[in-house]
This record gives sequence, structure tokens and C-alpha cells, in this order.
Amino acid sequence: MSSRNAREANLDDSQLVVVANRLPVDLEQLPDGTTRWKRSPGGLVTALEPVLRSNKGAWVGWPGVADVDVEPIVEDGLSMYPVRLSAQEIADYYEGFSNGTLWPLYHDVVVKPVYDRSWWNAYVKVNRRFAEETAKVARPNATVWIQDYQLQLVPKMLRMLRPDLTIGFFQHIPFPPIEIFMQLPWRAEIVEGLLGADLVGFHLPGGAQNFLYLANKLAGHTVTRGQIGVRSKFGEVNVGFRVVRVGAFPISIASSEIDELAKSKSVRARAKQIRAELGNPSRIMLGVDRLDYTKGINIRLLALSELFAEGRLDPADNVFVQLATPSRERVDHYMQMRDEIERNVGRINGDYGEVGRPVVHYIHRPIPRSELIAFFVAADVMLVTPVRDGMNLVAKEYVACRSDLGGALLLSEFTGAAMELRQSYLVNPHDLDGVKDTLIEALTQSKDEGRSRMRALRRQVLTHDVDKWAKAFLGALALPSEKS
Ligand SMILES: Nc1nc2c(ncn2[C@@H]2O[C@H](COP(=O)(O)OP(=O)(O)O)[C@@H](O)[C@H]2O)c(=O)[nH]1
Ligand SMILES: O=P(O)(O)OC[C@H]1O[C@H](O[C@H]2O[C@H](CO)[C@@H](O)[C@H](O)[C@H]2O)[C@H](O)[C@@H](O)[C@@H]1O
Repeated sequence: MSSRNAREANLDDSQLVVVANRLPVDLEQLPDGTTRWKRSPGGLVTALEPVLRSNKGAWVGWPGVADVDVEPIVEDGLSMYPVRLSAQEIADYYEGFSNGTLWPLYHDVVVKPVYDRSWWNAYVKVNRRFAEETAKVARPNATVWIQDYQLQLVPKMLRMLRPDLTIGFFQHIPFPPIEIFMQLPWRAEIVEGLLGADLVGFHLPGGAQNFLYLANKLAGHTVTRGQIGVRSKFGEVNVGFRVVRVGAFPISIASSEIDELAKSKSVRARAKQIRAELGNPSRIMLGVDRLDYTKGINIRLLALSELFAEGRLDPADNVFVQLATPSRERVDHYMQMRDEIERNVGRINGDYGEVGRPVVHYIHRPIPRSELIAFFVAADVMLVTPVRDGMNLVAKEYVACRSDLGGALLLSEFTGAAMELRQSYLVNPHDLDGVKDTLIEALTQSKDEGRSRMRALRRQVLTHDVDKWAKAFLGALALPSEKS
């Protein structure tokens, strides 16, 4: 990565400042003691990086390793300001409160959240550090866009430090209904923290509506009553002399760029090669996820193993590839889930594979982007079965890769993407028989049926890209407030 020191280059271009837990690149420490930068995991970075690069903005975030002081860097016009976290803060703020408390709480309590006061204290302390760093970096009257559940206290903290700023906040994960949110011992602080923003955005109107309701019930503010729309009909919360807007802005991908990449000769050739390497089966099924218990990877494995056992699917002619990026590996629930998935992969291959011909191909490491796109092009059925997911960009990426109108998308109703991708094969991941039947339907769809569904899906994904998402959010943030 070619980089310069941002301060040396005097390029603190801070009109638009993104603040996120992670920088778009992670510092990797190699065994020989040297370091290098690599792309950070997850959909938030995938979505925001192109937006910020084209805006020549600044990004404040953690560089991905503990206890390192990294100088600000500038790369391709994007200035990055690293926030230092100690190993203990990573354990308490990131693995603890963010991913052991908030993540399961906001994802329908799919595993039991842990409520630990020392984790909360670390969350407050780290949020304050992010707010202070941002206050230093942002130019007068800059627009600051804070991202996600790890930083929900930053809007209020930053407003107190820098009242001149315009502050937006976007939540990338679901926002739960009041019955679930009320479990949180620090519920009022979180709501007050978010209300420091001028605009609070969610993927779906449902999440926005949940937040509006809580702003009234928990913080006692008056709020508007009408239904919130998609990129329209924003809700409003009256916070003293300020109005906080609340809206729904479904995130997306750099659709045309992915479409182009997927059409390239090299990707097409690699897709063909992948098919051959898998033994040219008649059907390839694919899963691509961070290894997270919300993603429903075991549901796919269970559905497949039952279909093989019942003789409804021939293991000699159908393969499943699961690409799983390592994620949050020191958090208990993630360790347990990994063991369970790997046991199931082994069991299915033991029961139905042959020597040199496994039925489940499982990769537990990140793969290069071009390779990933070739897998999307090669796959006949894409399996996206989360029990809950804020959006799920993988589903949209698969669609963007299928200019040939081939393939089928099997998609959980419990993803944000399901609201837009209505022509996919929608499933309830809790209904195993339903998943199995729908998978068979997708595997055996007629060419015409597949083409017609994929055409409609592509129309949606190509006309609603990440640029549209960012413009809609930033446009709403720039709207004058009625009280001012
Ligand atoms: N390059 C690369 N990207 C990956 C890999 N696995 C997942 N991704 C990307 O990570 C993002 C995941 O986003 P999303 O589906 O919204 O789920 P999230 O992980 O919960 O943010 C997508 O852009 C994927 O293409 C991988 O192995 N390599
Ligand atoms: O930073 P990590 O702890 O390694 O996790 C990666 C990211 O995961 C989550 O992604 C979410 O954002 C996506 C884009 O909006 C969305 O499609 C997906 O449904 C969400 O799960 C998390 O919200 C990010 O903060 C993490 O960086």
C-alpha cells in the first residue's frame, strides 16, 4: 500500500469525516516482526470505502491490532486517523460490550447477551476517545458520519465537544423492538447518546420506528407519529431546541463495479476452472459469510445433510462450498459455533463424500476479492440463511455478478436484503422443511423462471447502489432543521 503521513502531507481533508470502529485497513503483524496493511473484514467497510475515497474524506478508526501507535496515513486521497486501543480495551469494549452484549441483544437475543459493568465502563471510555479524536480532526462546520453499534455514545459526546459539527449516525445492524432493548441496563444512556446526532439512520423502516418509539418512552421526548418510509417520510424527535431526524436508508454495494468485474474474461475463466476443480458437478451451492452465529451456516448444513439422507439430493452430483471468514475468534459463542460447524462439515463428508470428492468444501480464511467474485459466477444456488442480519451485502453481490441471468438466490426473510430482493427464493430459516423444499425448488428451477427472477433482482441491485445510499443519507443530513 502506498501511503504518506497525513500530517506531513497536510491533507487533513475533513469536510466529510467517517468515524467507525475499524479503519478500512487492518494492520497485520507478521511473524518476522514486520507489519503490513490488509483490507478489514465485513460489509461496513465494503460499503463505505468507495464513498469516502470518491469524497477525499477522512476516516477515524481502530487499526485492528492492540497497543500500537500508528501515525495518520493518507492513501489515494483518503486520510486515515488511527485510534489506539489497548489489549484490555479490545477485550472489554470490542469483544465484550460490542460483541458479547450489543451484538446478540440487537440480533433477536439469538444467544444470551452478557451484561457486565466493567465492559460498559470500557465502552464509555473508548467512545469518549473516538469523540475526542474526531473533535481534533474535523474542520470547522464539517459533516461527521458515525457508524454502527460500537460507537452509539459518540454522537452526544462529540456534540458537547464540537457544537459546530453536523452529525449523522448510521446503524448497520438491526435495531430491536422495545421488549428486547429494555433488557439493557444502560438503555437510556444509549438512546441519549444516539440523540446527539442530527440524523439517525437504519437499514429498514422497522428499526427506525423502534428507535423513535424508544426516544419517546425512554427519554421522554416528543416524536412524530406517522409511518417512516424508505429514504423518505423521516420521523422527528424534539430534543430541547434541536430536531433529530430518524430515517431508513437500505445500504448497498458498488453494483456496476462488481458487475464489470464479474464480466471480465479472467473472472469468467476462473469460474470455469472452479467448476472443473470441484469435479464439474451438475449443481454448485455456495455460502459466503463471516463465521458468525447470526449467519445460519448450520441451518444450511442441516438442510443439506437431511436432503442427502432422504435421497432427494445426490451427493455424487451436488457440492456445497462454504467460504467462512474468521471473525471475533476470542468471543465464546463464536468459538462454540466454529466447533459445531466444523463437526458438521466433517460428519457430512464422512457420511456422503468419497476419497478425493468431498460434498462440502469448507475454507476458513479470507480469499481475494477477484476469487470471491469468480465463486459467485460459478455458483448455481447462493445460500444466504441468517437468523437475523442488518442487510447482508453478499446477497446483493451475488446478484450483481449474474449478468448471465443464471443462478438462484435463496434468501432468509430475516435479512434486511429480503425487503428489497423480493424475487429471490425467500425462506424462514427456522423452518427446516421449508428451507429444504425451497432449496430443491431453486436447484431445479427452469431456465426461464431463473432468468425472470434474476432479471428483476438485478434491476433492483443495479439501480440502488452504495452511492445512492450515501447520497440519500447525506442529503437528508444536509436538510435544514425546521427549528433552526
Ligand atoms: N475479499 C473477501 N471479502 C469477503 C470474504 N468474505 C466475505 N467478504 C465480504 O465481506 C462483506 C460481508 O458483508 P455482509 O454480507 O453485509 O455481512 P457482515 O460480515 O455482517 O458485514 C461482503 O462485502 C463480502 O463480499 C472473503 O473471504 N474475501
Ligand atoms: O468489524 P468486525 O467485528 O470484524 O465485523 C465486521 C462488520 O460486521 C457487521 O456488518 C454489518 O454491516 C453490513 C453493512 O451495513 C450489513 O450488511 C451487515 O448485515 C451487518 O452485519 C458490523 O455491523 C460492522 O460494524 C463490522 O465491521
